Amino acid sequence: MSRPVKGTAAVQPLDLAASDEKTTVAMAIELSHLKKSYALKPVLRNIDLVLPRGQRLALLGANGAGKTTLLRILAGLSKAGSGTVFIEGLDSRYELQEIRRQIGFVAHQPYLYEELTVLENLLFFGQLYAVAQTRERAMMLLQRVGMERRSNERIRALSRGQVQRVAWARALLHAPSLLLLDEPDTGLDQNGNQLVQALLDEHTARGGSMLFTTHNLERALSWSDRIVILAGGRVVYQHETASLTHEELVQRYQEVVR
Ligand SMILES: Nc1ncnc2c1ncn2[C@@H]1O[C@H](COP(=O)(O)OP(=O)(O)OP(=O)(O)O)[C@@H](O)[C@H]1O
Repeated sequence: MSRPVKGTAAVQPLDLAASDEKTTVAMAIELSHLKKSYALKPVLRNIDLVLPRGQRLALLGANGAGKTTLLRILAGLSKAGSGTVFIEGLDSRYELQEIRRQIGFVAHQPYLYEELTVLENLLFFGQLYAVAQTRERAMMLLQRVGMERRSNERIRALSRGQVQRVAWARALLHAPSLLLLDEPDTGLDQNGNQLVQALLDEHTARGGSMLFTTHNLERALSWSDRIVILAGGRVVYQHETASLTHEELVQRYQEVVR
């Protein structure tokens, strides 16, 4: 199969001769006409969405709006029904393996093996992503998330919050450029929340991008550059965070989410 021409997510050289043409911004995510149904029931209906590199996007919406479905498609864990998905300029139809190397996913499910120890899990994922000096990097990240003393314990012996911390270490192991976070603010204690905040600050300081879901409107405002609301599987609202007050967001949310 011939490799298709990449979408506009690819970095375009600046062509001064064609300066009146639209300049293409490098995109971490570029979705076009994305649709997804489960057993004929439409869950995502014609989603168009872009996330420029280095930016943070908060995805809001009521229970069942389609947020997790969208994240799973972006992470390459579920297939789009139709439409196109480009991650870092890579086409999900043809370059899924490369896309997975770009993404760190923290979800409700930890994607860890219960019967393996904390360290064994990280070494396994490190091998999968061909991470250099995996053991050193794994131990460094376990220390970062406060789990280095539990490195030889099996996942099934850990509390939910501890598992979540290991899931963060797993998601960051291969230094992904794009973080996809499904309700990252649930299940963590006060220290855990501060840790997540610090990890996200470090990620964005390195130029990384992120898309996260939350039901907490204040968290959406404080963590994002742009806010998108999904309802009935459609993007019904989007706005730059900097020019949005909490009151305005609450009002818009109530208007578009029923
Ligand atoms: N594997 C599946 N099979 C069938 N239907 C599914 C499946 N996964 C999700 N759905 C349906 O798709 C719709 C969207 O679900 P999704 O989990 O994406 O919503 P969400 O916005 O993440 O909700 P929440 O805020 O509750 O996490 C729901 O109606 C759900 O029942």
